[in-house]
Amino acid sequence: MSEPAPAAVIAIDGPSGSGKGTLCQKLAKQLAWHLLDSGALYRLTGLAAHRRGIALDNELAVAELAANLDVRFVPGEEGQPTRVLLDGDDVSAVLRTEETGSLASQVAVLAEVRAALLGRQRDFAQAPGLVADGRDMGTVVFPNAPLKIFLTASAEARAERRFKQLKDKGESVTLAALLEDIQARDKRDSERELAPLKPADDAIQLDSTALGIDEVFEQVLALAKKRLSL
Ligand SMILES: Nc1ncnc2c1ncn2[C@@H]1O[C@H](COP(=O)(O)OP(=O)(O)OP(=O)(O)O)[C@@H](O)[C@H]1O
Ligand SMILES: Nc1ccn([C@H]2C[C@H](O)[C@@H](COP(=O)(O)O)O2)c(=O)n1
Repeated sequence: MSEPAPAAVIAIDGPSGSGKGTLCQKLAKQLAWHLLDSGALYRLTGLAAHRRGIALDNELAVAELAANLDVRFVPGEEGQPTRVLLDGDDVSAVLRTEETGSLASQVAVLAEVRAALLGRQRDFAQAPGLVADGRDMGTVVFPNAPLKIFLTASAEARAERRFKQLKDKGESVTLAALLEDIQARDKRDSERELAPLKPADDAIQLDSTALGIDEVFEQVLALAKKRLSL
């Protein structure tokens, strides 16, 4: 019997706040494809290590955690987002904080952790297709993806987006602190030795600084239709 054709993958990479998550959700919904939020796996790993008091540079212990994460994604009630349970605890809100993003970015430098999460990410590539959101989707996890987008925006625009997002949630934050966090995370993510944040050679780069969410979505959807003959 012949092997089933591999599922098509649209790989979307870029720095924090560039709009990857928003774009990927819209694309996956529009195409009725699967969605991989790879950052959530790194966030869960960082959070699990922090909660268990495991040092973030204890590579073997953190990798062991990553390989055995007890995670459940529970579909939300009508109109509500999916809930994420870690060791049975609802971590949906804490998972999205800047603090957890920073924990994720610290464990993401560890080779054994990246190796532990690789297969889990690739398993998401199922028919009819996958929209994959991350930092190394096009370079490492899905190097054969037929469409790769590297989405960027200036650090200032990304900090302002995050500021608005957190203010809307009632969190007290300052724009200056967010800009500092974003710049620190950009530096760690792009300067690390393994799977650094960088565009794949065959990625299309899209700067969303002056584009609205809908404009970004329409441009990428048009590229997907053309490139994947959808
Ligand atoms: N083009 C855009 N114009 C204005 N706001 C945007 C745009 N794209 C995304 N946003 C808003 O910016 C915020 C961050 O977007 P999003 O979470 O999609 O970024 P991200 O790249 O996935 O970040 P992270 O990697 O940290 O998860 C959200 O509030 C989103 O609504
Ligand atoms: N493919 C990925 C996805 C995420 N990371 C790391 C680096 C990020 O700073 C952190 C959180 O990601 P986010 O949820 O903000 O997209 O996780 C990575 O190294 N590789």
